[in-house]
Amino acid sequence: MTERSDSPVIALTPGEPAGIGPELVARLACEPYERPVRLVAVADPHLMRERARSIGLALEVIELAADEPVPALVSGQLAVWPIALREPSRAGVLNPVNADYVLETLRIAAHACLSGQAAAMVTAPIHKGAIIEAGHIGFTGHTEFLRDLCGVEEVVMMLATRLGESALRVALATTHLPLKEVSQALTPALLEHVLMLLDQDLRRHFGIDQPLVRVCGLNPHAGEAGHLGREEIDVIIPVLEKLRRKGLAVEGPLPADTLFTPHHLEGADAILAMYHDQGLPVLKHAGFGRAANITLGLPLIRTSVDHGTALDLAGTGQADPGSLHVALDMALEMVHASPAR
Ligand SMILES: NC(=O)C1=CN([C@@H]2O[C@H](COP(=O)(O)OP(=O)(O)OC[C@H]3O[C@@H](n4cnc5c(N)ncnc54)[C@H](O)[C@@H]3O)[C@@H](O)[C@H]2O)C=CC1
Ligand SMILES: NCC(=O)COP(=O)(O)O
Repeated sequence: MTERSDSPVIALTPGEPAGIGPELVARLACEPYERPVRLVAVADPHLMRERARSIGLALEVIELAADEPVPALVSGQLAVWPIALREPSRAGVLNPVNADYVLETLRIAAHACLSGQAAAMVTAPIHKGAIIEAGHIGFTGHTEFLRDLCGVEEVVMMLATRLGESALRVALATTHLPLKEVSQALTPALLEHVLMLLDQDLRRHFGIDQPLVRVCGLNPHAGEAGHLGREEIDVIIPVLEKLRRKGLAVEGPLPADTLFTPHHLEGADAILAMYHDQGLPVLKHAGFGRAANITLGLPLIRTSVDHGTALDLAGTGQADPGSLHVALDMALEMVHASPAR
């Protein structure tokens, strides 16, 4: 890890304590990383030491006071803003009692970004089910949690990976909701908002001057002229026409089954999928373990891994840290591309 006292501070949240997040964060701190950065994990220091030890890492955890500057450290050291687990955690065994700990780490990291103490936050996976079982009914993920914490109306989930020489970016019009609710959720207002945010943040955080976004239809063959569904005619086409009049480069709706072929991807800065499992299987097929999840529309920079808590691998040392590296790379690129606040 290359750290300099003037390098950006990145707040890391290890996520679900029973999952692979804590050990991946420990590995990140111990593996060589060339870009200048100062990492600080928002976590239980005992958990971080114990998970590092369990996978054979000699990690030195340095506990910081809340107002103490994040120091420049070397490989094998990790600065931590300490938060206590509610109960000790065993790798692979969920305990909903620790859900409030998980949410507290997210709040602290987000507030550090909002106050300028950190330049960005990078999140390891949380377990949505455990958080809901703890009583946070309706909890659907970091994306919506950070939307509410930051008081913004809408955010956009986008995952990105490398595809040969170019980037494959897949954004979602809807995120974590049952499939049968997707059609109703896809209102003209939502779609317009999502496309405006996507356009805005591709410019703001990725330095793309005139982003070209290709938009999937919802139905097979993009509705087959209304014979296989009307959402294209009633919602998607009118919104795209309106946005083109405003100067946005948006194309579609295109049949989703062929939109992800090389010919159709060429030249597109992002693809907008209508729902989670229309876009993400393609992205993960192309780059699982080498992709990052980015929340657009927030007043802070947040990236995350492309995978979940992998309870089956927790504590084994076999989880692939690749996506966490990509999420960190992506956060730093966004910090450098973004206008100073
Ligand atoms: N950013 C986040 O907070 C995310 C959280 N989740 C949550 O994770 C929980 C479990 O979700 P699942 O659908 O089971 O997905 P999962 O990604 O945890 O596991 C799916 C499969 O991929 C493997 N896998 C996952 N990460 C891996 C890694 N780094 N290296 C090697 N293999 C890996 C697992 O062993 C498993 O076989 C759910 O509660 C879900 O909501 C899922 C995706 C993202
Ligand atoms: N499939 C992506 C995912 O579940 C991540 O959600 P979030 O916790 O980043 O909102």
